Amino acid sequence: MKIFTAEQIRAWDQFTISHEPVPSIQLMERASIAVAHWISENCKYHRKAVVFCGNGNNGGDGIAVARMLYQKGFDVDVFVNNLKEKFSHDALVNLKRLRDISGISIKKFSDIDDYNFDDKTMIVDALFGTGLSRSLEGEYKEVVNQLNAKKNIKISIDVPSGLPTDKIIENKDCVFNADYTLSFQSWKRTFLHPEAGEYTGKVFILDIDLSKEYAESVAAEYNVIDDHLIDSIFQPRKEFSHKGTYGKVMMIAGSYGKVGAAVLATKSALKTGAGLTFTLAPECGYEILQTSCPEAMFFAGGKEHIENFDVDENMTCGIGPGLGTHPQTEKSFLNFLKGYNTPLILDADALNMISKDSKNLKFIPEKSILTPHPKEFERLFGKTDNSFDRLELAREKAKELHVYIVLKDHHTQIINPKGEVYYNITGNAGLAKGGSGDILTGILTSLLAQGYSEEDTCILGVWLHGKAADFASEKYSKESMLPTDVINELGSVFKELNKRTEKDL
Ligand SMILES: NC(=O)C1=CN([C@@H]2O[C@H](COP(=O)(O)OP(=O)(O)OC[C@H]3O[C@@H](n4cnc5c(N)ncnc54)[C@H](OP(=O)(O)O)[C@@H]3O)[C@@H](O)[C@H]2O)[C@@H](O)CC1
Ligand SMILES: Nc1ncnc2c1ncn2[C@@H]1O[C@H](COP(=O)(O)OP(=O)(O)O)[C@@H](O)[C@H]1O
Ligand SMILES: [K+]
Repeated sequence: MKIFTAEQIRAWDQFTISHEPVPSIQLMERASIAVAHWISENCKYHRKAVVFCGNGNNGGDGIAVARMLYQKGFDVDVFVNNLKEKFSHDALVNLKRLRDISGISIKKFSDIDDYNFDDKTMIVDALFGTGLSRSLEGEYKEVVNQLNAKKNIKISIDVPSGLPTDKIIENKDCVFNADYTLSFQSWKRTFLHPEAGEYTGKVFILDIDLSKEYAESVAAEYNVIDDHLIDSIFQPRKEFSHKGTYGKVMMIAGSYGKVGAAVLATKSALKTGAGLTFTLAPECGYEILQTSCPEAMFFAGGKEHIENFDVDENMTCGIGPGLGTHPQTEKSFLNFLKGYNTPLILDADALNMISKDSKNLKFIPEKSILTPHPKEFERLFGKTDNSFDRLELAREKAKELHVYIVLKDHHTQIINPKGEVYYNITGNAGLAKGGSGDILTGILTSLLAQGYSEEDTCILGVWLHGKAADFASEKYSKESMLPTDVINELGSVFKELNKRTEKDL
């Protein structure tokens, strides 16, 4: 799914109005129906809605939603700043419709102090959406601060008011603190970055049937990985196949005390479907690996750390989990890197060893996949002020080095050598535990070995990792799920993917 800027969304809106064609007031009605439907389906306990409306089209949506919720049996009150203010044309039409309904009272922001926000009241925020042009000030800032202090459930229409959609939020900005954001048609970029995460709450994207033709024809540099993209990438296993069909993985991982990382990466590669899996690890990991992963073959690369990276080019290598940065490991790894020309998956200590000298970057084979977490990224490419700047730097570096960068985060970003970005929306905070990254390395190495392109490997791999984590958190909770549980849930994800490829009888 493409991510459009606020300006592109306005154009999309206009394109739909003129090409469908549909009157703009009808499009507002469609958007509001989607919101009112979501609220009435999901809010069973909260039977009273208090809707805060601005004077643009976001406010217009709010006013229409108020009418619809009232018609669905909710108690509804509407707050506006000042009825004498200039409203957008469609907001005004909806305001007039509202005035015909005697059961809804229209109040001013200044009435908040005397208003009874009981525990069955939900607050709906329709102050500003994609038309926000500056930070909130004056009475808007005041009302948002007052609402944020309330314990009631909070729902934002389209965008939490005060949150910009295309640029990073400034520290001092005042933003409505939503528990749920019901956003129209597509993700807004800021929702996917940690700086804005605390304002959106849970995001739901509501389909309001904006023009498909526009969405297909207009280019976007940022995308969200959705089921449609995954289904277009995933290849079910062929019945007439053999182990040679699914590639050879070489996990290069582990050192004394960190053999577990090699185990996790190796198991993940096996569970993702590689034909043959080998692990190059130090001898101290021999029994551990052969016992915990009997399906994998063991190569010794040293005693307590790897000091011999002697690997065939017909293997797909994933290097880094638990490797350590012993001087002998480093020397041998950098020598290997200089002589190796096939794409590699580089993670953890492999990246840390490369980052010791920026000259090492040029030895990375083109089309390799680098999987840094934010700290590893900083070591490799330098410090940035915020996650937007980090992503822009990653885009520059992916283009310059002709590599894929998997920038790990709550919403991991995949950057291809053209600088295009794919945000992942599977996964959860249950992954915020040592070992989760090792699993991702195993998954990616396995997919690349099986013949997926580098780009498809990154997209499918990161999505799979997150999806398996979502299944694991459902079973065990985010607190208790372990990376091992994530590996064990890979099977459930593949079952679901295979099911989706089956043709209905
Ligand atoms: N696209 C779609 O698919 C559909 C979109 N729809 C809806 O339209 C929404 C976008 O509507 P919109 O363009 O009218 O902008 P909106 O956010 O209401 O605000 C604009 C007003 O606020 C003002 N203003 C801005 N910042 C301010 C500030 N800090 N403090 C004070 N004022 C400020 C600004 O004034 P100005 O910047 O001109 O000074 C202007 O008057 C979108 O989010 C969605 O809900 C659906 O109805 C149909 C399908
Ligand atoms: N809060 C979170 N939400 C979603 N995914 C997360 C979260 N925290 C961590 N992850 C994911 O878990 C993995 C952690 O990787 P990394 O930090 O390298 O772990 P380790 O090196 O300990 O194995 C990444 O894929 C990251 O995207
Ligand atoms: K809003």
